[in-house]
Amino acid sequence: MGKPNITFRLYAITGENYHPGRSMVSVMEQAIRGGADIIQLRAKDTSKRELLAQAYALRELTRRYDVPLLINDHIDVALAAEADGVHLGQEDLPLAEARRILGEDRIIGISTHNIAQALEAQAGGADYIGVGPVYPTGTKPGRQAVTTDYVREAAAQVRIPFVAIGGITLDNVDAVLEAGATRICAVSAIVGSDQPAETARAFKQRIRAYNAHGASASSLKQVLINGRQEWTDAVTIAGLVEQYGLGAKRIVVELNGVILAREAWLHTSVDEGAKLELVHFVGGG
Ligand SMILES: Cc1ncc(COP(=O)(O)OP(=O)(O)O)c(N)n1
Ligand SMILES: Cc1nc(C(=O)O)sc1CCOP(=O)(O)O
Ligand SMILES: [Mg+2]
Repeated sequence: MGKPNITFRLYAITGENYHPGRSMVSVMEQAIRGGADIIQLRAKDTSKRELLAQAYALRELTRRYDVPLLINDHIDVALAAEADGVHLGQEDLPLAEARRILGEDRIIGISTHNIAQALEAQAGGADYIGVGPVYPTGTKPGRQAVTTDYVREAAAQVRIPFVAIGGITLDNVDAVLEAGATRICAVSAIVGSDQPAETARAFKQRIRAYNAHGASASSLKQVLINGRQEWTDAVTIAGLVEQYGLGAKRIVVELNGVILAREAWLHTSVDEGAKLELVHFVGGG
């Protein structure tokens, strides 16, 4: 099977209380369409039966969009629903036990609230860690904020992917990115938004702007890649293929409906609104 790709940037977590009258699947679909590239099912007051039903529904959705699905807290539900992994906190099942049950092919994320916990999770083989709560948040009331100081520490010392979480909104995300986060996670700001896709898109744009090392937001272009809206600062098709880690792979690039010869990638610009299909051939032959 092999571990799913976890090169995520925007992590959206479910929070049904934040969108009364709208279905979880439709809200999460909008988040994905806006650019959320990993999803977590988190429902603290739901029966296990109901959680499993939700996991099946999100499993179908995330497979359709080729986005990893993680289950908060419940390893058994993750296994039953064939999710890509779990997220565990400091009071959940320990990482070593979880790894023994889940094996190497599933993702395990661990919440951390200080650098000692972060380094312990890293040494224990976590695939990523959560760093938070950066700001006070109604989603986890009563938890003391770790502030952007801990984000700065994590950026300096942690060598596995870390995602900043907790009270992050479009109004404060720049400070979190400035502190060194390259991945952002949100519940209320995305699923509580009237327009989850637009909000996710705006988060993704800010993340990409900071990740592009010196690229200003104005150098970003919005393009459609395999049916998904993405932001890129790539100048050429060759650069864009590299950005997606596909440079060495056997792929075909279709640009605005026309197949582009590999020799032309270096000389073809990526323009705002470009429609791309990146088709990756798997297997030998
Ligand atoms: C990405 C991410 N980070 C942190 C958490 C919090 O996990 P935990 O501390 O176990 O708290 P609960 O979510 O279980 O209330 C998370 N779920 N996801
Ligand atoms: C679930 C969770 N875990 C946190 C941690 O720091 O471990 S903060 C948090 C809540 C995130 O929700 P919102 O984006 O609505 O603040
Ligand atoms: Mg937990």
